[in-house]
Amino acid sequence: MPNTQVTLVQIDNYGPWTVTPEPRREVDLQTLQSRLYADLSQQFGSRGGYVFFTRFDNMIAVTNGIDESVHRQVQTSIRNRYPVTTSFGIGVDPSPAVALEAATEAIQDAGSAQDAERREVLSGSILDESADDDLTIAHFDVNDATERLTDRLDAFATFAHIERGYAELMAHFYEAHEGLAFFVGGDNVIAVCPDLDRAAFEETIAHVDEAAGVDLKVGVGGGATAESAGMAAKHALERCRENGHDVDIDDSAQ
Ligand SMILES: Nc1nc2c(ncn2[C@@H]2O[C@H](COP(=O)(O)OP(=O)(O)OP(=O)(O)O)[C@@H](O)[C@H]2O)c(=O)[nH]1
Repeated sequence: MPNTQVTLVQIDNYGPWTVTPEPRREVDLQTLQSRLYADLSQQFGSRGGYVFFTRFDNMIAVTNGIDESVHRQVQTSIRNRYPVTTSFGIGVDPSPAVALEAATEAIQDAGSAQDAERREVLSGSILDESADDDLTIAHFDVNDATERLTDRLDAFATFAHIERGYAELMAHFYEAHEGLAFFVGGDNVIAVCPDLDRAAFEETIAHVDEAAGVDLKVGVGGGATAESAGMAAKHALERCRENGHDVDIDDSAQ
């Protein structure tokens, strides 16, 4: 039975900071945001977590197996090295969408993202125990993106096509299946899933093809951490490539 632990990361009072005492150079903001993302990815990643950059000022992490003291250490490390601080809200639920709602409420209850007094919130609930079937991760990939898109269309047309597919996938997977899907680069989307059967993945792929004309395949894996479920999903995706299947569900996710 899936049980996803989601951490919402929010940069404290970031909006006002970007324009105080006057608007800061965009290039500096872009550098800060991408370095902060890389840093969080490394810190949570070294403990089996995945971080998705989403809007950069808000990031969403899958943190099964990572306890409160590690979250606090990460906050301290960021405070010591960056001109900004971060708040973390943590939620747990079989449905990733509901876990994220709980994580969001934990932060929102402590004050606004633009409240100068609200700093380094660490609030919400942590999974008591981990089990191998806690997490299901799906790794979606566009079929033959290199041959059909990258090597044929200009880079912007390819980007727009991939983004259209991603937008459809993200919205549909959330609304129809309570899963959270994130673009991770190239033609890849990684999704955190509730308990779904094969038909749900087939239906999702058919929907994105119909709505955006983007042809996907997906590998699905399970595990106690994002790292282990995500790696099983990557192997399942490789089997799709070998066998020509659209959906491969690893035994770890059954
Ligand atoms: N983040 C991430 N990006 C990947 C991964 N695998 C491939 N990519 C990216 O996706 C791009 C396309 O690679 P593939 O998906 O292997 O190529 P393809 O042409 O779509 O071929 P098939 O997937 O075999 O249909 C690469 O240039 C990378 O940018 C992955 O596991 N994670």
